[in-house]
Amino acid sequence: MESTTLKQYGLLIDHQWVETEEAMAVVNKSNQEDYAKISVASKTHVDEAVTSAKKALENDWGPYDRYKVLSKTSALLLENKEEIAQIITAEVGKPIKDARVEVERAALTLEISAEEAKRIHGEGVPVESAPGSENRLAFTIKSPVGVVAAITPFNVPLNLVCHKIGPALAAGNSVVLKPAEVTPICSLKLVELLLEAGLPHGRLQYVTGDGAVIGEAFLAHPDVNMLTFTGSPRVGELLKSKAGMKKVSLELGNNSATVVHSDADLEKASSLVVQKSFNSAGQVCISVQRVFVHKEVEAQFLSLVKEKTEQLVTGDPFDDQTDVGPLIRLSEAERVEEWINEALHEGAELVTGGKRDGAYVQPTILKNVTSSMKVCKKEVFGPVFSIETYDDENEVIKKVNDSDYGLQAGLFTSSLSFAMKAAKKIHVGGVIVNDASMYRADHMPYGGVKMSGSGKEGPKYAIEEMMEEKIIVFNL
Ligand SMILES: NC(=O)c1ccc[n+]([C@@H]2O[C@H](COP(=O)([O-])OP(=O)(O)OC[C@H]3O[C@@H](n4cnc5c(N)ncnc54)[C@H](O)[C@@H]3O)[C@@H](O)[C@H]2O)c1
Ligand SMILES: O=C[C@H](O)CS(=O)(=O)O
Repeated sequence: MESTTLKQYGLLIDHQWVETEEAMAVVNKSNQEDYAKISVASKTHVDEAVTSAKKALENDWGPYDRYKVLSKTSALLLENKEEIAQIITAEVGKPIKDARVEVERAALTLEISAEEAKRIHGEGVPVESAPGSENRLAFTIKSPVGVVAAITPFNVPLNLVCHKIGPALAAGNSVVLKPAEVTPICSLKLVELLLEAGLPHGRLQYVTGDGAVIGEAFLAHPDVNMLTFTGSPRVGELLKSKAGMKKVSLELGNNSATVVHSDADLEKASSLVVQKSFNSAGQVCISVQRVFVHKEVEAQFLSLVKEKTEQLVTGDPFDDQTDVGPLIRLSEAERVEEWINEALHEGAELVTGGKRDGAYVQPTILKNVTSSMKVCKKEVFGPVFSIETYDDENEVIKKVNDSDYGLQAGLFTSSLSFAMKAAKKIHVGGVIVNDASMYRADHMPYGGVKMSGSGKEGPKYAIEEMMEEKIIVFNL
């Protein structure tokens, strides 16, 4: 489509949509054609947005009113599910059946946030139990941190925005949101629905454009009280290094491990590993990447995962039958292909897949890998998982922990003692027993350790991080 005929979306600054002269194209990943344009925010735009966000805090907005706006927006998301799912599929390349699920999850995340808005409270503190404090009364109160700057990734462009906006607004903050420039339109639709639901003036600002420019402006502005970032470890580490005294929450990458023990239900394990390695073409932070299989069941497990993988449908993400769509960029698909070939050159063996067609990469399984190969050591963020075998429980725990990351891990076993031993010793933010690493209920605490980040999301937990607690002591 001619760029002159493409619709250009604006920035939301001080409750006004502002179109900039400079624009960025948004590409439909299913056909690599431009399908929309977004405005490009300058530092001045960001400064204006932060000023408006801070001014909005002067107007009271109570918990029940926050509940009503978030709950109404959740309902509006579901009313517009198909339109928004189609947008997600266009801008991410995510199969339509998975995009529909994302809209449902996003609505649930906002509903959970709405409910949590009604449950924010401090606590009584028994200072009187301290000698000399017999006549004192103490309790805490919680207040919003103020202006929350939120930066989000391309792969789950609606629900992960809801995981930031929902808790931030539920806690009484104002938000300046910068979505991924390659998948911004679905979150713009969310912003429109929040305004329709009655979001007060200035409580949400929406800026699009170059991540580095906007990120720099966020960190430089004294009135940004917190930065919440979800994205690559590279950018997360950069932002944290420049954040100074600002609160920072980081949800970063992973090379998720899943263990299949000798006593595992192999039919269940093979189905879930295949489903949760190739969902979204592997572009999920907790997708299965490193599979450790006990040597006694390797042959059977390999046969099962090969068969199930070769049944997957790779193709047009708008087709209801498609399981695996394109990667976000041609360059990413080329990188994944390069890593596969590098592993094969270094001695890995191909079980299935391995080929690329444009931005599409076949679901790929490698075996006889070593932990030093990129497909094991780094975050592939593509439709590839590798299989290593192990002999005993302590060995596999050590292998799982041999990683710079620590977001989530999966473990298939029928042994309660091994499950608990591994759950305690594996150094990650979450261990999923009898499922693969890629499991998340949107109300559970979610976040990693090491290079996977710091801080927890899930509305109840994100709200805690987006508030400040103050103790008040009365000397009666
Ligand atoms: N832990 C989680 O919850 C979680 C969830 C989704 C994705 N991720 C991770 O995100 C990554 C994939 O997403 P991505 O490719 O969008 O990540 P990315 O880091 O390239 O981009 C994420 C966001 O940061 C912005 N950005 C880029 N450079 C920046 C800079 N210098 N300063 C400020 N902002 C900047 C981008 O515009 C985008 O909005 C993977 O590593 C994945 O594991 C983690
Ligand atoms: O990509 C990582 C996401 O956090 C996984 S989920 O979509 O939130 O389950």
